Order: sequence, then structure tokens, then C-alpha cells
Amino acid sequence: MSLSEEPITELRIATRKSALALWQAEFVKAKLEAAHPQLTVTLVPMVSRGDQLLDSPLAKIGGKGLFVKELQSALISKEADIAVHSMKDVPMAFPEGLGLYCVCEREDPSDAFVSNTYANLNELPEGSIVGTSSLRRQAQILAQRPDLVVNFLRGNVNTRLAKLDDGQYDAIILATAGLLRLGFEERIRSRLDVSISLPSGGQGAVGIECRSDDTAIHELLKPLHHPNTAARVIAERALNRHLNGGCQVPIACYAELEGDELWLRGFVGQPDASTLLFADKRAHRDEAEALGIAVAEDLLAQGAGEILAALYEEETPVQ
Ligand SMILES: NCc1[nH]cc(CCC(=O)O)c1CC(=O)O
Repeated sequence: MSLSEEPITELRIATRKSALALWQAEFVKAKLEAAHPQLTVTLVPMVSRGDQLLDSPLAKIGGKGLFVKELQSALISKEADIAVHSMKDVPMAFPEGLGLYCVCEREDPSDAFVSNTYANLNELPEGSIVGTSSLRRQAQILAQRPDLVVNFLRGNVNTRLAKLDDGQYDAIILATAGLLRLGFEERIRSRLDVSISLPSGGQGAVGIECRSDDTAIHELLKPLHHPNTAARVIAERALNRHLNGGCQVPIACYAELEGDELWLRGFVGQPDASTLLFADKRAHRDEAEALGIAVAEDLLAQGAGEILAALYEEETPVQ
């Protein structure tokens, strides 16, 4: 910000209305107001097309993009100044004039095992029904336990827990981060080790999108930026981008930092676990993008492209 410019005193956050989205927006609001005493942050809640379709099979059409499109429109039309996203739901490319300018510190990236009866995956009796609508989780669970039945489970976190409590499933798998944020820690019976269920790229991290020319806002966001999380998420997103990974594809990737070295693991599998491809590589944190591409290339060399292409063909064409 140049000296002649007035400091920003008001900032509007575009957010979805789901409990998790509102929690994340409130979290960013609190952090921003703590870092900048002159600043008042307000939430601009919007209903996204994805939310309207959440419980219908149509949620598949358009994939993750549906959840963020309305928020991006609000930024472009200047109805809001920033949008807060779960990084795993943010498409790989941003519209002209918008970009990701902040990645907050990552929460636990793991998947959680939630059940009213059983303590973990191994305890489930043969033939038990596990709920998830993620092909990534399905493939990895069936890889561990081919005898289980995986059934679709849609809806936001509260809806999914209610469906478990209805007795429709013996266990369900949800992101640990979402459960922790919404105060459902006691529902977590166990956390799946990342080597058992490799997370989705960006899982557990919250990112902030804003207009590319709002440099004064970029400055405001700096205290919330967590460079270690950002390096990991950049590597994961580069892998997803190189594999053209959307919502309904069984791709997993997870980067860890060991000193200045990134260790990125990637996975692509058939939803029925008949093929499971893994790759991993290490690189300096400054090479995060190239690392993501290299691990993606390794997976492609093993045949990931054929698996993903076949799955895309099955999908209803996007309008
Ligand atoms: N797919 C929906 C979604 N998007 C973000 C989270 C919460 C965890 C996170 O911030 O990554 C969830 C819930 C879930 O997958 O169980």
C-alpha cells in the first residue's frame, strides 16, 4: 500500500451458507480483525448452485466448480472482496482477474472413521456398509477391506452424520478437519493414517481468493498466510492439475515438509480397487510445482490416464 492510500477499514467475505463454510469465514474474519485493529469484516452469505443440488445426484454435474462459481462472481462484480474456500474444493484454474492470495495453516488433513458401533476400519464385520461419495475414499477403503460394501453418501457434514445415525450405514468416512471445525471431535472414532487413506489435494487447508489487482487486500491477508502449508498445497494442486483431476475422480495426493524438502505422495485407483497406482518423489520446497507434475507423470506412466479417461467417459456431460 502506498503512503497516500487510506487504510482499508471494511472488508466483505463471500461465503457459502453451509455450517462449515460459515465457520471458515468466521475464522478468517476473526484472524483478520485481530491482525488489523482498524478493520471491520462482514460476511456476505450466498447460496451456491452446488448447495442447491447437494442432495441430488446432479451434484456430480459440474463437480467442485459449482461451489465456488457464485463466490467468484461476487468478487468480480465487487459484491464482496474476498472468498474463503476449502482448498480441496477449489478448481485448479481461476477466472481472469482472480487468484489465490493466501493459504492458512492446515488443520489435520486425514480422513476420519465415524461409527456408532465400531472403533475402526478393521473392526467392521464382513459385508458392513460404509458411506462415502468420494471415489478416492472408496478405492482406498476397498483396497484395505475388499469385503466391505461402499454406498453413496451425500450432503453436508451434518446431513451425513444424521444419515449415519438413521442406521443407513455401519460407518462413514469424513474429513477430520471438517468434523473438528464443527465441534464434532467426539464423533471421530479413529483417524485413518494417510498411508491407508491418502487425502484429497488441499484437504484440511483453507484458502483465500481475491481480485488480482487489489494489492492493498493482498497486504492485509499476509499475516494469515502460512508458507509451509502453501508449499504443500501448491505441490498437491500441481499434481491434480496435471492429471486434470475433478471432483468425481479417485485421485489422492499429500505433501509433507521435512525441513526444506517436500515429500509428495500420489494415488490413482479404480473405484473398485482393482487397480491401485502409487507414486512418490521428493524435492526442495521451491520446486513444489515441478514436484507435483513429476509425481503426476509417474502415475500417468503407470496407466493413470487410462483409468481417469474411462471414468470421465462414464460421467454425464457438463452443461
Ligand atoms: N467434500 C466436501 C468438503 N470440503 C471440505 C471439507 C472439510 C475438510 C477440508 O477442509 O478439507 C469437506 C467435508 C468432507 O470431505 O468430509
